Amino acid sequence: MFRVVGNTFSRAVRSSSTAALECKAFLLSTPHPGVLQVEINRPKKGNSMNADFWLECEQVFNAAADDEKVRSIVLTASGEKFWSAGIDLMQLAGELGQVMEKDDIGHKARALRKMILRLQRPVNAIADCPKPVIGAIHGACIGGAIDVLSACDIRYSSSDAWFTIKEVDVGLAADLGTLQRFPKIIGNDSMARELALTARKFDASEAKDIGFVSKIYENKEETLSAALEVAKGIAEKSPVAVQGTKIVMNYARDHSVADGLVQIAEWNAAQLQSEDLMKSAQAAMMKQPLSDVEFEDL
Ligand SMILES: CC/C=C\C=C\CC(=O)SCCNC(=O)CCNC(=O)[C@H](O)C(C)(C)COP(=O)(O)OP(=O)(O)OC[C@H]1O[C@@H](n2cnc3c(N)ncnc32)[C@H](O)[C@@H]1OP(=O)(O)O
Repeated sequence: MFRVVGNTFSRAVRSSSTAALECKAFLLSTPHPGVLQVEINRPKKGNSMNADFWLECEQVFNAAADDEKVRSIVLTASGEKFWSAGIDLMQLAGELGQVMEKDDIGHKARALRKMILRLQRPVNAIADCPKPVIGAIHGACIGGAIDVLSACDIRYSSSDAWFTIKEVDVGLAADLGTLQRFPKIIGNDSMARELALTARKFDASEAKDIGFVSKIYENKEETLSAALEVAKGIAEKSPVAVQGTKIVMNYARDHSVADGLVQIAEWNAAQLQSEDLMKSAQAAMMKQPLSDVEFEDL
């Protein structure tokens, strides 16, 4: 299903069901009904992000968006040492080398622009997926890992995790979302600039202090287990309410309060007509857990 053309980060094809996906860079599983576990699976290469990673990441999250059986997602990584060491530097060098072989500067610039926008798409697919994505973090999170984690809705971390916005050290300004999303997540411009301009390492405890992660657990296993438990709880709630909440919060982040209030009024003018509202309200009145309520897939 996935075809890498040459050694380049090639174009993704859209799929509508996660069950049909066969990945090289990820392991996919369903640990609880409605919960999709997506595990980055290149531990021998530091879970670095190669062509398969980018291609399949976009496909997996687009498929999850369309797959009505998926209600929440946990993004984790194989091995103990790395969550991800960022972009695969060998593959990046190969692709940049191909671009630089072009004679004309205008053509080089257009090819680079195309490549950057293509690599942004998988990260945007995580942020734009209406199903909530929980990053379960351990070990090293370098460069592209921060781009990807900044696109998640919730981040939980193991105490051994460490982070670096590494791009300035490899000679570039980060271009896959960190500089746009990370400052908004932590809400501290001075700290965001310090971390991006110096590439200094920060640990799990500092990541929690600045608000990049919301909880710290003792080890990888406990972090994943907590992330899966939260994902399970979310999967038991009304998909209309959950997905609407993510869509509305994404919109609010990018617009004024006034615009956001208009958008939620328009959104809920339609969505409040869902039978999910009556079912959820009735369960609350009857003191029934939402796990006992059957909501239509979305
Ligand atoms: C258009 C978009 C352009 C760019 C976007 C960039 C975003 C970024 O991600 S910038 C950051 C890139 N990443 C790095 O700079 C990290 C590079 N890696 C390291 O510095 C080290 O590996 C380490 C993370 C400090 C860990 O060192 P150590 O514990 O000694 O392990 P290693 O033996 O070095 O690594 C194990 C294994 O993984 C391979 N590997 C690690 N990182 C990468 C990588 N980024 N790309 C490709 N391969 C990587 C490493 O080569 C080892 O493989 P072997 O086969 O065993 O040699």
